[in-house]
Amino acid sequence: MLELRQVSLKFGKRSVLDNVGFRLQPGERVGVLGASGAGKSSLLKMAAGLLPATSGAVINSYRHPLLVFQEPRLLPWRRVRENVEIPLVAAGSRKEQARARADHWLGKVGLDGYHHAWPRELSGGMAQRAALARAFALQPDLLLLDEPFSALDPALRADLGELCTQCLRDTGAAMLCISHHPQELVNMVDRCILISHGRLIHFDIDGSQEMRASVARDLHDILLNQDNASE
Ligand SMILES: Nc1ncnc2c1ncn2[C@@H]1O[C@H](COP(=O)(O)OP(=O)(O)OP(=O)(O)O)[C@@H](O)[C@H]1O
Repeated sequence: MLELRQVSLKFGKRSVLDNVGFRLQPGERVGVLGASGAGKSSLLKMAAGLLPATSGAVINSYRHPLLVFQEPRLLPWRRVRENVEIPLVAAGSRKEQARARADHWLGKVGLDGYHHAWPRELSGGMAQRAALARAFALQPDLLLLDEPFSALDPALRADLGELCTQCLRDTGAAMLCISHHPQELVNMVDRCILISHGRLIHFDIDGSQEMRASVARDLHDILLNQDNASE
């Protein structure tokens, strides 16, 4: 479990998080929203153990947290399969085991037939699929996604969101995902948190389509007003 207890985060005089509490249970999927500069990436970095809180406690019992970024960050000089294999070998897997796991995950994300392709030969959506295969092959118990599909068009974002949710269900990993797109995010998660003026506002989602649509509308309106107010 990940737990933030009375956590505050400051950069100099700038207060980003103000005495917030939060829990992420095993297998839970939580969306993170907020205006630009609200503190979303900072929250993810704290969850990854990359950023200490200024005060309060961050208790993290996940053993394999993994960050996935907006850009796929594939090695351009390595073929797609090697991009998935190399981190596995680096993490201690034997070569044959790494190859088998890479092939399994490339198949899962719909990249059968692209094992020998170079990253430059993939579309943006395919490259992000390869990045997901690389991430899931590493067997994270906590996946931290920082706007992973933002560079893609809406249809691809929805496709990849669905694929990612399916992989999370299959593996049982928990997820914290930042997005600027409430509609797609609510379809991927069990609940959302909105960071606003240093506080966390919690939005539960009971799973029904109506509830998801209504939470997405509320979040969309709040974010729009916050963006307008900061202009
Ligand atoms: N290392 C740092 N040093 C100083 N200030 C920082 C640092 N990291 C983040 N900040 C500041 O903290 C605030 C929150 O940043 P953060 O990147 O977490 O926001 P965000 O919600 O992810 O924004 P965006 O949606 O624009 O990516 C911003 O005002 C940012 O300038």
